[in-house]
Amino acid sequence: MSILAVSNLTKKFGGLTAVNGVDITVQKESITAVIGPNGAGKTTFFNLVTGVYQPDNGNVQLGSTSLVGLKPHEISRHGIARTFQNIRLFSNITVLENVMVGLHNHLKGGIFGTLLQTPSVRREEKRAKEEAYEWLEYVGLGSLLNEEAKNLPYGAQRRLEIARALATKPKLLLLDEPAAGMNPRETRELTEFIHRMREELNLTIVLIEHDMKLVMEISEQIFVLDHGVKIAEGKPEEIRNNVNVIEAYLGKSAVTGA
Ligand SMILES: Nc1ncnc2c1ncn2[C@@H]1O[C@H](COP(=O)(O)OP(=O)(O)OP(=O)(O)O)[C@@H](O)[C@H]1O
Repeated sequence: MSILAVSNLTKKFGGLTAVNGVDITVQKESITAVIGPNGAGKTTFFNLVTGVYQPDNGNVQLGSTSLVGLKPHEISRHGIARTFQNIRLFSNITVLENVMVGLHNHLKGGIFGTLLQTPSVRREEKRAKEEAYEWLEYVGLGSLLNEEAKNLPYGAQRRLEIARALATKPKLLLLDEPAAGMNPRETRELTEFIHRMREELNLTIVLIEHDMKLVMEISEQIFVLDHGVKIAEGKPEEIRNNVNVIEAYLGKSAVTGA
């Protein structure tokens, strides 16, 4: 069963068509990768799915809901969360507060309730704090909750971003280059962690990633973009052996991960 269906998705920036008539279907509780060279349109694709940009054409469907025209916070409420290629944390507040900020969008009291600190808002905040802590434990950062985010090592900052995303209880998690800047050990741990999240949280995960070893190991389905166009889709072994992908774009060593 599919959870995300993107059809004829198109986004232009002036004369450049960054995403060009792309069709992508993501199966529920699968791990899917979107790959492609620099500038292929991968992040723009995420930005279209999450409402950062509106498409010039096409549709993005989450289950039975069309997301076109919705704002990012509305899409977040529908169950999509993401992390960013360049980590986006609030560096001068604590690890716990970073997750709390992510949760605020989902609290019923809203900003006025928070300012007025009504009893129900205080209860909600307390619960949110507990939940934030639970998610930090889940990603292995429970002992660092009072650290300022900027003091965390790189791999931990990426985990914090994931905790913040998970705290919104998504059905679909989009990870933009989660292994970027990680050493081989951190990448291996990340691979295991992505599997764990899918199994334990019944999550659907879509990742953009340049680390082909990780992509080939983890993905059930891979979509390949080049100059905004989808040039291939299939299982890792199909992508590995796809002539278009090998010759026109990735190069043999890149697809084999050698
Ligand atoms: N806001 C924008 N305004 C103008 N051009 C943009 C904008 N965002 C992206 N682009 C352009 O769209 C194209 C696709 O960019 P995008 O960031 O989606 O590629 P990508 O596949 O994610 O690349 P990378 O692997 O380098 O992150 C690029 O040519 C980029 O310069």
